Amino acid sequence: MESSALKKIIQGIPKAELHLHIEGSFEPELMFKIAKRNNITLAYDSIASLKEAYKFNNLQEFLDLYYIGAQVLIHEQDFYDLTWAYLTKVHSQNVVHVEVFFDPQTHTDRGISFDVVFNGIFKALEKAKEELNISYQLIMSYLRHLSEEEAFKTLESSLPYKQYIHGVGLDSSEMGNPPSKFSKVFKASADEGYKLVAHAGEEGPSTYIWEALDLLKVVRIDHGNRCLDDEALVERLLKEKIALTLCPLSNVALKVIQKMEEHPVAKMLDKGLIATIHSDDPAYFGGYMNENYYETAKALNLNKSQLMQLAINAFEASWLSAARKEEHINQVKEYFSLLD
Ligand SMILES: Nc1ncnc2[nH]cnc12
Ligand SMILES: [Zn+2]
Repeated sequence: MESSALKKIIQGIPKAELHLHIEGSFEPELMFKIAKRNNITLAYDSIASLKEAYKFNNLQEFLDLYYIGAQVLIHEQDFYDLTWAYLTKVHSQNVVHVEVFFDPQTHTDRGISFDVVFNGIFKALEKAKEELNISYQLIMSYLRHLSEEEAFKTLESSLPYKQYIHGVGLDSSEMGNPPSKFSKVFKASADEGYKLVAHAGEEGPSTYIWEALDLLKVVRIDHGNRCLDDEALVERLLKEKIALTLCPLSNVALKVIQKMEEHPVAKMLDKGLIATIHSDDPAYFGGYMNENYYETAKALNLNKSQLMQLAINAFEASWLSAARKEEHINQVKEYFSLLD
């Protein structure tokens, strides 16, 4: 398919984003603006030199910069501006539902209170619901390089807001921090009514995906690229209809795969897995939802029916009500039926 035709099709698809770290949507321009008003001097003297640093060999190299960038966020207004910038951007890409991660510990560990972080993000999400017609769910992620005890403290801090936080996740440095390290806090989170997801099998092995399912009891796997290494695991994911929230541009940027042509998403769709596409940390990895769809479709030569399946899968895997899922899935089907 010709590039401009493909881009036009992707733009028009009603989309759901289920794997997005709000701190990873912090564009350098906004980072400099907020740093200035908070009297913080960044280690980079220009937006261009900061962007120049966005070259990573692995997840950890990215995380080191991501945590430094997040230090600029101090006030509720900063978290609000960050979230609003993301929401207006994805609105322009016809994203109609988002499930957004935030990392409380990245902020509380440097003295920012949970309520400052939560309120800024929450107010922007509510405004987007009203004004942009974007529905949302909010997911609090535990940082896996920290201890389970610290995750318990975060769970405790979240309780006054639990009616507004829909799920918990697990992110940060995967290797050496297996899901099993967080079994108890995930159980406690489920007892509080949170839905459960976890990053697994991004850099880590397929055994981490098994652990996320068996020990954490997650309902979705974030990334899960490595599942194809293990046939029994694929069977399990199929049987239990566990979706994988894949992030192709992230995978290339972090060298989880060497080039987009090697991305497993097409093979996953062939096997009937609920594979979905998202942006992860769009400000760092070169694109939001449309760019992820486009680069993947181009490299793997995806056809219209595969694109439609990806969009449907995301609504299917979302935490929307059954009625809202059906509504969006019908919109996707109708959109594709009208394409020539
Ligand atoms: N891709 C990713 N993997 C693990 N932790 C993250 N935090 C932000 N982005 C992440
Ligand atoms: Zn992620």
